Amino acid sequence: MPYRLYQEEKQKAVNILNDIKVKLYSRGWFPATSGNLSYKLHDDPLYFAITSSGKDKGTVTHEDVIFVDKDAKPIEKTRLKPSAETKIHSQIYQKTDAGCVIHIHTVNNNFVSQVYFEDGFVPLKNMEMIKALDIWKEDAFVKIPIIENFFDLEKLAVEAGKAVNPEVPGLLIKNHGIYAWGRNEFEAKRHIEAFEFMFEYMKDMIIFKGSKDIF
Ligand SMILES: CSC[C@@H](O)[C@@H](O)C(=O)COP(=O)(O)O
Ligand SMILES: [Zn+2]
Repeated sequence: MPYRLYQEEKQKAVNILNDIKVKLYSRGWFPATSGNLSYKLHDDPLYFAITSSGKDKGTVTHEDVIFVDKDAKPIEKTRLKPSAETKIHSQIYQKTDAGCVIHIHTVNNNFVSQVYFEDGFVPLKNMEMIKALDIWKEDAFVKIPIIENFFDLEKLAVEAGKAVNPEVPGLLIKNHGIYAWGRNEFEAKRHIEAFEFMFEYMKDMIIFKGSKDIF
């Protein structure tokens, strides 16, 4: 029997997504309608709220959020389209304990995804900010996987699902952007802010030293 979404929980998800969207837009993290974000409502079967496709993330309207199932199908009648990358969100929910997923395109995440693509991951070490990823280990060494940016979004979602590491709350797509997640909206926002801080620092140091081998 299909799970029924109550108006109250739907509104909560809409409020959460709009709140993060506006905060991150003000940092310049959703340029030119890029990026998308989602919030999980139910696990089995999987239902989540996700931003609709192609919308300006700097404005809040009643058309911003759609409710979908694990196959990216809207679970209610709507003339709107869910994000073109909805299946990537679905893969992340299925492979991790994520409750909220955020995807952004920035110059910094594009830069590191290109510079480290051949290595297959961006190496994070010797940075205090790693603790903001909930990784509290002496000499922590975190590898954020990087995948190719396949034009075919079905393939991109499958490859994203294969590359996701439940121990590391982020996945980079080369010359495209990052997906970051957390068990709730607070964690997801903290994780993406931590990644972007470290990417900016790494980019500046790589340019300053003229080599990526400093990390
Ligand atoms: C406008 S460029 C970005 C898109 O191609 C895509 O990568 C993206 O992040 C937004 O897609 P959307 O379908 O609006 O969720
Ligand atoms: Zn994107």
